[in-house]
Amino acid sequence: MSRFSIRPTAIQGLSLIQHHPLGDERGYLERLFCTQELQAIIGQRAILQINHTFTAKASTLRGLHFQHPPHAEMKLVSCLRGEVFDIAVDLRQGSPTFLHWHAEHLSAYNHRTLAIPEGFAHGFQTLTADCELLYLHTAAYQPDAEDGLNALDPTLAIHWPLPISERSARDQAHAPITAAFIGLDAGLDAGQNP
Ligand SMILES: Cc1cn([C@H]2C[C@H](O)[C@@H](COP(=O)(O)OP(=O)(O)O[C@H]3O[C@@H](C)C(=O)[C@@H](O)[C@H]3O)O2)c(=O)[nH]c1=O
Repeated sequence: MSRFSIRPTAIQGLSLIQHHPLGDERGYLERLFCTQELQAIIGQRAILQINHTFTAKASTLRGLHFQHPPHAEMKLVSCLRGEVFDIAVDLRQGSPTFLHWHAEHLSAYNHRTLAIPEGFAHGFQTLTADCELLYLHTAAYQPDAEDGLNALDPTLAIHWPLPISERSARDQAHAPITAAFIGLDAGLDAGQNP
């Protein structure tokens, strides 16, 4: 039996993974990642880093973050505790959905993972207190390649579900997108690490 269903979104290359935990009277076992069963999404990429974040307060916003090529990465984002409004913004040069965004509710109960390919920015707002996110990354963290968009940028016009409480100084400092921004040369077919 497949432990996953893969659901495409309206943005090409951006997918939602629905996990199918195996439950019994004790609780459940959930496969969080599987190279073989997620082949259609992962391709030849490898998971190179795993991060875990804890966010204490509801309404906190983190993002929107990405790494510039050649350090662009796929991120698989899951929520293991609490609930978040999770969002990916298409920054791929030449994409028909350039600067479009897609959001999903990820929670400890809905067993979903947003699979965000190279060339997207990612962020989230916590909808509950005490949220824990798990990130699988296909590239290592490269502080020099790291960048961000302002989550309140009027060009993106993201409908954040709650008034924003906490946000890092770095996230607040990102300048709005200008007409000069043509996007990231991350490849519409997604770069795949060997
Ligand atoms: C992402 C990252 C950060 N750090 C450091 C930098 C900093 O000192 C501290 C906290 O980093 P940040 O403030 O960037 O944490 P945060 O705002 O939670 O960053 C995260 O935001 C979400 C939206 C994402 O998509 C993630 O990939 C990541 O960028 O951790 C690492 O050492 N390794 C890493 O992989």
